[in-house]
Amino acid sequence: MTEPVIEAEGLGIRFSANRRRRRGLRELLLGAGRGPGAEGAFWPVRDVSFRIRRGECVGIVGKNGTGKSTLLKLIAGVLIPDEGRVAVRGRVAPLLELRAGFNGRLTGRENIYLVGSLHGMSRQDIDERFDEIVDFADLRESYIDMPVRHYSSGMKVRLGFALVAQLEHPVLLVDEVLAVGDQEFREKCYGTVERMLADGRTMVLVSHSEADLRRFCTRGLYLRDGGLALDTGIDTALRAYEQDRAAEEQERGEPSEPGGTAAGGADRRARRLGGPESADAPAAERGGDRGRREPGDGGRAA
Ligand SMILES: Nc1ncnc2c1ncn2[C@@H]1O[C@H](COP(=O)(O)OP(=O)(O)OP(=O)(O)O)[C@@H](O)[C@H]1O
Repeated sequence: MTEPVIEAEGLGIRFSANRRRRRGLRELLLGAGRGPGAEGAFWPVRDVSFRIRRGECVGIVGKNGTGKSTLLKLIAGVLIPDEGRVAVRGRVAPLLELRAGFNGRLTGRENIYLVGSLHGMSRQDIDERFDEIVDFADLRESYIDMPVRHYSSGMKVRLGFALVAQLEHPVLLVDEVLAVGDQEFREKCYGTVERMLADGRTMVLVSHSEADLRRFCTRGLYLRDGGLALDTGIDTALRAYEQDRAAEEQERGEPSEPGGTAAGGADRRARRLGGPESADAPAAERGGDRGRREPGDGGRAA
């Protein structure tokens, strides 16, 4: 068996719910309030283990606030785990917060060179791809030498995506960015992701769009209450999530919204899930036309 490209073992991170609370001198000197449970500490992700092989596309599913983005940031190395470990073999192209890397005082052109070099592109690489980046981002020529602070948020996201689309990194971490822009731009993004997957790259996708998850992923990690409830085919993961959501709504006496949510999107209300521990469908279920890849550890009830 080939070595996994991404491997997480007992992964966990602890956040403080009251991170803005200022501690008094006595607390600081005595260290009071530190340690587990201090200042409302909680574990959005804990004891999560999985392996992802080259060429797999894995979706992370779960209601709002279950740690999907946190898990992606742990894989990206943006967050450091408090427990366990995560290893990624190969360079990572993070499509997390596409606007975040830009400096508002620099022009679009300067930002392309700055952010491109931060992603490891050489000046020559960027020179060669500059026009393609600007074309992809659909930026009018007059804007490219204007400070990015004058760009709309859509323009910044388009420029961010256009830049990342040029990276040849083998691992893609995608958080919601496929939902940006108008229909035409989204189609370009889909085309780019499909091309990257066809190249044999590995992708982990967090999305509130069930359609996007089904379109790209063969495998789903279902996060529930900060832990990995299921590691299975994407359809089974989505169905398990849906069942839990429906069971919870029934418990609360609310009408169920069939197909209304995907991965937490329409689930903004903080609700406690209480559903089956495993899905009823075949473990390594494949979705319709997505016959490209085999789920890695597909079917394992975590
Ligand atoms: N830096 C932070 N410090 C403290 N708490 C945080 C931090 N980042 C996220 N959280 C909290 O951790 C939990 C998990 O957040 P995360 O963004 O990973 O969830 P999510 O599943 O991606 O949610 P959504 O579907 O709404 O995007 C949430 O309760 C969130 O409020």
